[in-house]
Amino acid sequence: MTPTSNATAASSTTDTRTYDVVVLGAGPVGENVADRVRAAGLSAAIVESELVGGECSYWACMPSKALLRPVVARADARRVPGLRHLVEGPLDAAAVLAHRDDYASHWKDDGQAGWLDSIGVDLFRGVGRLAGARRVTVTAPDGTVRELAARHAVAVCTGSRAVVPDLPGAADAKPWTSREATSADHVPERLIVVGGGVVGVEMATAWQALGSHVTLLVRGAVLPKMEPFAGELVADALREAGAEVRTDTSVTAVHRQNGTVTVELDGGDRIGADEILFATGRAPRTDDLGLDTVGLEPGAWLSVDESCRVAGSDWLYAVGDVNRRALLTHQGKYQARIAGAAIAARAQGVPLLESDRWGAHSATADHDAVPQVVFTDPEVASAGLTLAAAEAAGRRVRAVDYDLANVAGSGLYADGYRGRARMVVDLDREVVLGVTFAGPGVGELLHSATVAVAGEVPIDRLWHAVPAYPTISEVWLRLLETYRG
Ligand SMILES: Cc1cc2nc3c(=O)[nH]c(=O)nc-3n(C[C@H](O)[C@H](O)[C@H](O)COP(=O)(O)OP(=O)(O)OC[C@H]3O[C@@H](n4cnc5c(N)ncnc54)[C@H](O)[C@@H]3O)c2cc1C
Ligand SMILES: NC(=O)c1ccc[n+]([C@@H]2O[C@H](COP(=O)([O-])OP(=O)(O)OC[C@H]3O[C@@H](n4cnc5c(N)ncnc54)[C@H](O)[C@@H]3O)[C@@H](O)[C@H]2O)c1
Repeated sequence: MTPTSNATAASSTTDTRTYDVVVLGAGPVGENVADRVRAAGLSAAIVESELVGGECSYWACMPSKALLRPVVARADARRVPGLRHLVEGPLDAAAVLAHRDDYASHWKDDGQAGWLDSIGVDLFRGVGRLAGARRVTVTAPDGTVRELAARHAVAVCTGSRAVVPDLPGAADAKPWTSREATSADHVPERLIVVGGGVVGVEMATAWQALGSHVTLLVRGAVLPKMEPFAGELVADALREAGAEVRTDTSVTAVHRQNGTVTVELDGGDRIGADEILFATGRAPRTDDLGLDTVGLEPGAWLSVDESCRVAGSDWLYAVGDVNRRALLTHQGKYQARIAGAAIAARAQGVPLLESDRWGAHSATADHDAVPQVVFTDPEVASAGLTLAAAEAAGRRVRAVDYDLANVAGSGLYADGYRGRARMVVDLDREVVLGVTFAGPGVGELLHSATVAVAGEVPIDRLWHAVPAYPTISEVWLRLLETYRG
């Protein structure tokens, strides 16, 4: 795109280099903010303290899905007549780990750094910190410090890190977090996983299939933010795969001695293992970011408006995990597209932003239409609100459930198919507020639900969206028939 009159090349005055936009953190979200503002003709610098590509590329989405894909493919093959006998043996763990290493680019970022270069974004390696309004310092690995200035915006895209709970002995037990769980080079004989959120169930699924004996310890229910049947189906499948799943169980202490880690549970039991993974949530990477220099609290999540601009500021944006709106790569990249457009519009002096619901400068989907796939066996795929979330928001709703085993396409997909679907309908507007599918192969079905929810497609019109026979997506017809009675 041709640079606009606002576009200014980086100036190399004394020590400070000035750009239109400075981005802190080159994870998937920072990369996309930089891409969007460059495409709008603004100059951009990006600061990265570890690897360009962020958590997602090296210790989260990519390596975890590379570990899980063979697990799910084997499970699917085992449910198909004529094929089952060919996949009865164990997974080749070494081959799966090698495949994972390829997908994590062997923890090297040349490819992604090259891409930044190709779109004209200057990369500064080092720790970025705010140093007052529109100013950033970068401390390079060799200790040298340089200053960057931003004419229009600084976007904080520094992401999140795993939290290890403050339990007696936990820190000294050398626990795994999501980083080790996605990058380990060996299969522990016994693995304890603490936490029944998405990281907990995905990593329990992967390591159990790779040969560990997994014990999953969950203080409440499995996948508590999703429809209850999703966690029940995933927990049942983990148990069938040989894992031990204990719900309503809390860890009270952890010890490591002679290579064995032991947890004490609230009921008095003790369990031993070779490794322990804490999959117990995330904290924002804002503790050492100079937030105090701009009147914000170090270590806090950054609250933003619908354009991802930090409350009370006209130049500071926080995009992706760090604003806590939806800790998902695709949602952070969506925010980056919205924030990038808003930064560019404001830089160009556009008098009025499209900040209405679903407007070009409003990340509305963060509230109403977030899609997520949990890549377990069975998969869980959800978009929009659960029944509980819709009721908590005061909506007048009806949940419609359907047994996925009764859909012709499901039976063809897998012998003995087990799964369930729920559609949450807004009774006042007759639109779909949320959909959850749990079952083999449902991940690729999800975008149909996302389109229905984000598009607020009336139920009467969905009736005319005919699903192909015989696919699993015929569940849409069954849900609509059940709703209409
Ligand atoms: C195990 C696991 C699996 C996941 N799987 C999925 C999935 O399948 N699908 C999905 O959508 N989401 C998934 N997620 C969530 C996803 O990883 C995050 O939502 C996503 O990485 C957030 O992107 P981000 O750019 O905001 O932050 P990050 O990816 O964390 O990137 C932030 C970057 O900022 C850098 N940085 C931090 N502080 C500074 C500083 N002071 N100066 C310079 N640089 C700094 C970091 O080094 C990092 O590179 C998963 C998460 C985990 C833990
Ligand atoms: N496929 C995907 O989309 C995918 C995969 C992995 C992670 N993610 C995202 O990454 C983020 C982080 O995932 P996560 O699973 O770490 O966090 P989470 O918040 O989803 O789950 C953490 C779980 O740990 C529990 N917990 C917290 N403290 C505990 C303690 N002391 N003892 C026992 N349990 C405790 C919580 O109750 C919660 O259920 C999530 O927002 C998730 O959406 C997405």
